[in-house]
Amino acid sequence: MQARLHLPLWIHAFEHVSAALCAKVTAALEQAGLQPAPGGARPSGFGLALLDGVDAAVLERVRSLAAGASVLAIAVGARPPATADMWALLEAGAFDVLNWTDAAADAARIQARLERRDALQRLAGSPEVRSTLVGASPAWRALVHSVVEVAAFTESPVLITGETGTGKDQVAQLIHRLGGRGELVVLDCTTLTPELAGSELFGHERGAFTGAANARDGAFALADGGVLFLDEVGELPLPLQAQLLRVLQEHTYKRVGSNTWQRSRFRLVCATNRSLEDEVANGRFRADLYHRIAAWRCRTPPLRERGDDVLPLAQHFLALLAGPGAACGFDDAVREYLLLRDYPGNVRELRQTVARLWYRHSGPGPITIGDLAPDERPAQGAPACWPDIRFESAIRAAIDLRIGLARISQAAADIAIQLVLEQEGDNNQRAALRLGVTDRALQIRRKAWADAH
Ligand SMILES: Nc1ncnc2c1ncn2[C@@H]1O[C@H](COP(=O)(O)OP(=O)(O)OP(=O)(O)O)[C@@H](O)[C@H]1O
Repeated sequence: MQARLHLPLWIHAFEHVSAALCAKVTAALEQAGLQPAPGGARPSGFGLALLDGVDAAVLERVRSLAAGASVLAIAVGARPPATADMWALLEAGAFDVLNWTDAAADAARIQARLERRDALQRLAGSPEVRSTLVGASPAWRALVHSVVEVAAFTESPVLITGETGTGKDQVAQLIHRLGGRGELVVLDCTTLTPELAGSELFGHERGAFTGAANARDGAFALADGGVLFLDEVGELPLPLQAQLLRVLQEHTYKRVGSNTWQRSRFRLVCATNRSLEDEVANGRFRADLYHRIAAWRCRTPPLRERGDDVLPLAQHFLALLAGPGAACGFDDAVREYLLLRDYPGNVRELRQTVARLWYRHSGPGPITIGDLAPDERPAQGAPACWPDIRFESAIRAAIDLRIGLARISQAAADIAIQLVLEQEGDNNQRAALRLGVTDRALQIRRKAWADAH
């Protein structure tokens, strides 16, 4: 078979995997056109983890391999791993788990998985995607991956959920562009009343009602061959939900004032900041419609869950304002301000904050705190907002590394003690006072810490 895949592919064989078996797998992969090499200490690219049995050490190693690479776990033992072990491998970062049974077929399966993964990653990393959905935090990367997958590789309806200003509209537009099909027709469901909706959705014939001087196409006709984006779908009145369901099931509809069935094929993308599951439970949203529109779900995380993205997003918005080639940034104090403040309006609020800074700014050089409007400056002497977005971000990083609560609490306390002791010149009494603990309690804690290290 001709080589189709030019991936930096490595193989990591765990202890219990014999050299003979490893050679057999390698030969079969080469036969299929892949060119595997042994994995280095910190592998990147794509890798196969050959394993026979799953235990804590194997999971730990898979976790470290998957930190910098896309890892496919290949179970080469006589018996496939238990289901729980397969889930654990996914949890540890493997993107799939396959059993090695018959060389020729297995090599083809591995190749197909790697090709799909490679195509996905290329698209997710393409300039078009990166400039539309800016951000590199783990939560954001997971979303982008999911969006790219559904847009480029499926025709599935998509439901985008998330708080206001988190980028749902942005995601819908990207799904349309990556899908490469027809028009994007956007309907804001908050503006659809039962009286207006018939004409908006289905269109009407001339003279269908008073004022219908001309025939008009509705959203279903306009979206034929393209994408229909129903924004704020959670606001759709119940009678309209019933009508929409019928069109989704039959792909046919009638214009108002017409007896002729029209056909329309479109991809449906919906967005809402409501919990549609709660709406269904409360009888405000039809369960059958929910299951139709939510075949694939994406959640745009709020900015507080992606603190690492605040500065890259701010820089992105600034570059859009400053224009191509303009070198403009934020000085340290402004960066700190941007990181510490709250964003109830999420990315939209961050964008507006950057715009206000930019409009007040003049001349060359970075944006400085004087560019902040007086009513936006943090009140001096006022207690800082804590825990802030940076604290949350640090804790999230620990959680992502699967560090437990005890270690997180312990580390936070240890770091606080070290910092205060440094500031108080190692004076135990003064440090204890500042930390709100007794002198004795701090001494005991320091002794325990010294014994442990
Ligand atoms: N990841 C992102 N990268 C770049 N711009 C973003 C991103 N997320 C949001 N934005 C920008 O933030 C603003 C709000 O985004 P958008 O309108 O997509 O949010 P939304 O979730 O649809 O909000 P709403 O629910 O209020 O309609 C837009 O100006 C958009 O360009």
